[in-house]
Amino acid sequence: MLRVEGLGVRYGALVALQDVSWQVSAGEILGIIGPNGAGKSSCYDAATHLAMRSGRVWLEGEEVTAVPAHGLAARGLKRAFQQNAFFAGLSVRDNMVAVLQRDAGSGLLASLLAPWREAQARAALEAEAATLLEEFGVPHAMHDLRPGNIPYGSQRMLSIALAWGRGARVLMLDEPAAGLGGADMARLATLLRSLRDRGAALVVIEHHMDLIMQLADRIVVLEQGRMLASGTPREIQADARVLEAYLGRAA
Ligand SMILES: Nc1ncnc2c1ncn2[C@@H]1O[C@H](COP(=O)(O)OP(=O)(O)OP(=O)(O)O)[C@@H](O)[C@H]1O
Repeated sequence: MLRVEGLGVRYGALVALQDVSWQVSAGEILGIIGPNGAGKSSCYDAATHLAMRSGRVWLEGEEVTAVPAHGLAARGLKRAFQQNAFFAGLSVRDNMVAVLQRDAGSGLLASLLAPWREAQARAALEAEAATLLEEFGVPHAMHDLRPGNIPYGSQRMLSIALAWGRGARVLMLDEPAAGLGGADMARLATLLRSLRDRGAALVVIEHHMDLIMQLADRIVVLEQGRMLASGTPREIQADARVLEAYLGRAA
């Protein structure tokens, strides 16, 4: 589904990422782990073309190395950021409506130009937004509130719903469990599994080892910008280099 080969990122003289290759298939969760500064976010930026990088990228078998970030999103490579990014002045529902409107493209915009259709189109979008929000674990009672006024766990779910929009082929999440307590983390795990089971490919950067070991089908370990190991969670947990370089240090 998504394949990266030989990715490299430099910030001036600093080599943040060097010769990193991995792939993720439909219906699979790939975890990316590594100590602070290992290059995980740089790897995301490189894959989604938000950074100047070397290497090559394929999406659904087609080379997309030269496609800009917004073009990749239009092809279904979506990402949610470490920090929640909302339109703070809009309600939760209107944040979702804005994303659905963007994903609907020109067909819907054209229909909005016909005033007699506008109210109808708006009502349909609001209904779609409400259904999606519920599916992503943001209950109806929160839809009229501003994102900043809903609980943090729900904000994280909202940010995933907004990244997903009308659907993603590949969804990349940067530390989705950051700051979450146990119950919210369990809800997150259930949501991510359900997206995988719908056939999406997920790439998840995560510091919570328990969560990523449970959730991921395969894991890539980065250290100092390089790939230290890759394999199933079981293989990674048994890998002496990983234990020494990362898990051992974190324990
Ligand atoms: N915009 C930037 N300018 C200069 N250096 C950067 C920039 N972004 C990241 N770096 C450096 O690149 C290296 C890799 O950083 P990156 O954020 O990719 O690591 P990370 O594994 O995501 O870290 P963390 O777990 O702390 O988020 C680090 O040494 C970091 O200081």
